[in-house]
Amino acid sequence: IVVFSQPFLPGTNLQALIEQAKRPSSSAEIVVVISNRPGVQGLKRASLAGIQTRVVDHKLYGSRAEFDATIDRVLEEFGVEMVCLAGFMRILTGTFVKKWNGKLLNIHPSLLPSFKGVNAQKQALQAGVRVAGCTVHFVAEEVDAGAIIVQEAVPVMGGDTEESLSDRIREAEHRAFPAALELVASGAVRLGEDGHIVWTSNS
Ligand SMILES: Nc1nc2ccc(CNc3ccc(C(=O)NCCCC(=O)O)cc3)cc2c(=O)[nH]1
Repeated sequence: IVVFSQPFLPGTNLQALIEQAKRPSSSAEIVVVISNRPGVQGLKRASLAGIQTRVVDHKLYGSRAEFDATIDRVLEEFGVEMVCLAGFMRILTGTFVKKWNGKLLNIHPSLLPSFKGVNAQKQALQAGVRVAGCTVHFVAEEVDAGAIIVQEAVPVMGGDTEESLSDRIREAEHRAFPAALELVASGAVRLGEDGHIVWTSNS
C-alpha cells in the first residue's frame, strides 16, 4: 500500500498503518510513502520504519492531471495494489480515481455522510451532535461520498473544544484505518460493481 501525507499533520494515521502492516498477521505491506510536500513528519516516520519515500510536489505541476499522472507513475513503479490517503488534502481527478476505484481508501474525521469537507470536527461541534466519529471509505470522484468500509463513534463531551474532540476522534481513527486496511487487503471487503460494499461470504 502507499500513503500520502500532509505537512502540518503529525502523521499519526500513517504511523498506525505502519504498525498494523508490520504485524505478522497483516495482509498488507507498505511499499512506499508519497508526500505532496517535502520534509513532512510522515516522510520521517516512513524512513524510520525502513519504508521507501517519494515527494511529488504539486506546485511543480501545471495541472492536477499532470500531478496525478506523476503519482500514478510512482505507484506503478512500486507495483502498488492499494492506496491509503492519510492527511492527503489534494482533490484527485476523476481519471485517477476511476483507475484506482476500489483500491483507494481515505479516512475522514466525521460519521459520513454528516460533515463532509474540511473542519468536520468543528462542523460537528457547531451542529451540537452528541455523537461524532470517523469514517474510512473508498474514494469516489465526489469528495467524501465513497462507499463506507469502517466507522467508529465517539461521544461529544460537555466543554469539548475542536481540539479535544479532534484528539478523541484521532484515537478512533488509529483503530478504524488499520481495521479497514486489513478488511480490504485480505479481500474480506471489496467495492461492488454498483458502488456498494461487498462482504465476502466467509468473513
Ligand atoms: N476525487 C476525490 N479526491 C479526494 C482527495 C482527497 C480526499 C481526502 N479528503 C479531502 C476532503 C476535502 C478536501 C478539500 O476540500 N480540500 C480543499 C481543496 C484542496 C484542493 O484544491 O485540492 C481535501 C481532501 C478525498 C477525496 C475524494 O473523496 N474524492
